[in-house]
Amino acid sequence: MTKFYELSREARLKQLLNAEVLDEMQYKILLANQQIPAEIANNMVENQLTQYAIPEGLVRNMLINNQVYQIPLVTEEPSVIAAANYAAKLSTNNGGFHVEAHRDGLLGQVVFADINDLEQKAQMIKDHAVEIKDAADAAYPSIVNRGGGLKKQTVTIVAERFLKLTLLVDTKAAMGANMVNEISEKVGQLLTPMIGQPPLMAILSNHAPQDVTTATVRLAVDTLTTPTLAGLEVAKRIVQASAFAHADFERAVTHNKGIMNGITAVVTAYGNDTRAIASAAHAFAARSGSYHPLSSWILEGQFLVGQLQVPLPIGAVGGSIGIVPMARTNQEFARAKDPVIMQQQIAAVGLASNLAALRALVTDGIQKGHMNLQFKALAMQAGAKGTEIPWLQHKLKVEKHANLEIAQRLLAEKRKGNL
Ligand SMILES: CC(C)(COP(=O)([O-])OP(=O)([O-])OC[C@H]1O[C@@H](n2cnc3c(N)ncnc32)[C@H](O)[C@@H]1OP(=O)([O-])[O-])[C@@H](O)C(=O)NCCC(=O)NCCSC(=O)C[C@@](C)(O)CC(=O)[O-]
Ligand SMILES: NC(=O)C1=CN([C@@H]2O[C@H](COP(=O)(O)OP(=O)(O)OC[C@H]3O[C@@H](n4cnc5c(N)ncnc54)[C@H](O)[C@@H]3O)[C@@H](O)[C@H]2O)C=CC1
Repeated sequence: MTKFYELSREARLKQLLNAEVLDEMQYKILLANQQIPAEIANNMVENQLTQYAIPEGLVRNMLINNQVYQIPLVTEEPSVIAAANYAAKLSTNNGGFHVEAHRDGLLGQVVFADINDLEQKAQMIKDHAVEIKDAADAAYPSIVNRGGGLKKQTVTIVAERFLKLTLLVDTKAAMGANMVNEISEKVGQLLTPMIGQPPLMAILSNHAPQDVTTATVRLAVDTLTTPTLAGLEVAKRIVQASAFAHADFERAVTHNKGIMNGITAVVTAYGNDTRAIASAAHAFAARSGSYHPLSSWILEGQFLVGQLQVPLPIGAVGGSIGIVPMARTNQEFARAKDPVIMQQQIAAVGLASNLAALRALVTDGIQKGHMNLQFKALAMQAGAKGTEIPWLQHKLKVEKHANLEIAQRLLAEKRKGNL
C-alpha cells in the first residue's frame, strides 16, 4: 500500500476523509488551502500587508494515554514531521506516550518600586486579601462565572527594593494573558492609594512551573535495532546523549531546540502564542540557575525510558484561536478542543521529536535523514519545478557534496539534456 507521505496532498486529505479523521467541512477547508479571510487578517495585526504561509503536515496515529490522535504540525523545517512520525510509530509499538498535564492557572505580578517601609506595606497588602479578591473578580466576572478567577495571593519583597504581589489566576480553557493583565491592573489600581503610589507595572509572568506537563515513553530496546547496531547499543547511546546534554550547556540548548521543533509546530497549528511557550520552556529549563535539558533518557533493564517535563500554558479559546479558521479546524479534527488534551499532544510530540533526533544523532548522524528531506528545499531553491524536484533531490542524495551551487549546476545540465 502506498504510504501516507508518498500520496499527493489531495489523496492524503481524501484518505483522512474516508477514515473519518476529517468531516466534510474540515476536508473542504483543508483542501481549499484557504488563507485567513482578508478582513480578519487586516484586523488581527497592525500595518497588515499580506499573509505569510507555512506548510502544515500531520503526525499520524500517535498513541497518547491509550487514545490515538492525528496531530497537525505547522513548520518551515524539513524532516521535523517525518521525525515525529517516526517516533510516533516506534512508540505506538511500545504502548505509546503517557502524559500527565497539570493546569493550575497563570501568574500575574503587581510590582511596586522604591518603597521605604517595605515590610509594613507588604503586611498591608496581605491584610487586604479579601478586597483584592473582590477587585479581581469584578475585573473579569466571566471567568468567575466559569468557575475560575483569582485563586492565590503571595506577597514578596524582591532585592530589598521591590514589593511584588503575585496573583495565581485560574484561566480555565483560556491561556489567560489578557485576562490576567486586566485583573493585575485592576488590583494595582485598588492598591495604589494604600501603597501611596501606582505600581511600577502589573503584568502576567510567562514563567509557568504550575502548568508543567510530563510525557513519558518506554521503549523495548529491541525495537531500536538498526541494520548496523543492536537495539541495546542504540539505547545506551541515547542515554549517553542525554547525559551529555545534562553535563554540557552548549549541547543542552540544541537538545531543547530539537524538543521545541515539535512543540512550536503543534502550538502554531493550534493558533497559540509560540513566544509564551518558548519563554516558559526555556525559563523552566534554567530554573535551577543553570540551563538543563527538558528531557532525560535512562535505561531500565531492557527498556529505554524517556521523560519530558515542560510548562505548557496554552489556551483552547481566546486570543486569535477563534478567528483563525485553520486553528479551529485543527483543534477539531485532532480532537484537541480541551486544553488538557492539547497539552498532552504538545508534550508527546515534543518528546517524540527529541527521541527521533537523538536516535538519528547516535546512529546515522543527523545529515542522512534530515538532509535527504532538506534536499527537496534545496532543489526548489535551485529553481527545480515539477518532476525536476524529486529528480534533483535524488541526484543530491547521491552526490558526495550537496549545496546550492551543485544543485544549480545539476539542474542546468539536465535542462541542457546532458543528464
Ligand atoms: C527522517 C527520519 C525519520 C528517517 O528515518 P529512517 O529510519 O530512514 O526512516 P524510514 O524511511 O525507515 O521510515 C521510518 C518511519 O519514519 C517516518 N517517515 C520517514 N520518512 C517520512 C516522510 N518523508 N514523511 C513522513 N514520515 C516519514 C514514517 O513513520 C516511517 O514509517 P513508514 O510510514 O514508512 O512505515 C530520521 O532520519 C529522523 O528522525 N531524523 C531526525 C530528523 C530531525 O530530528 N529533524 C529535525 C531537524 S534537525 C534539528 O533541528 C534538531 C537537532 C537534531 O539538532 C536536535 C538535536 O540535536 O537533538
Ligand atoms: N506575555 C504574554 O504572553 C502576553 C500574551 N498576550 C496574548 O494574549 C492572548 C491570550 O489571552 P487570553 O486572556 O487567553 O485571551 P482573551 O483575551 O481572548 O480571553 C479569553 C476569552 O475567552 C473567553 N472564554 C470562552 N470560553 C472560555 C473558557 N471555557 N475558559 C476561559 N475563557 C473562556 C473569555 O470570556 C475571554 O473573553 C494571546 O493572544 C497572547 O498572545 C497578551 C499580552 C501578553
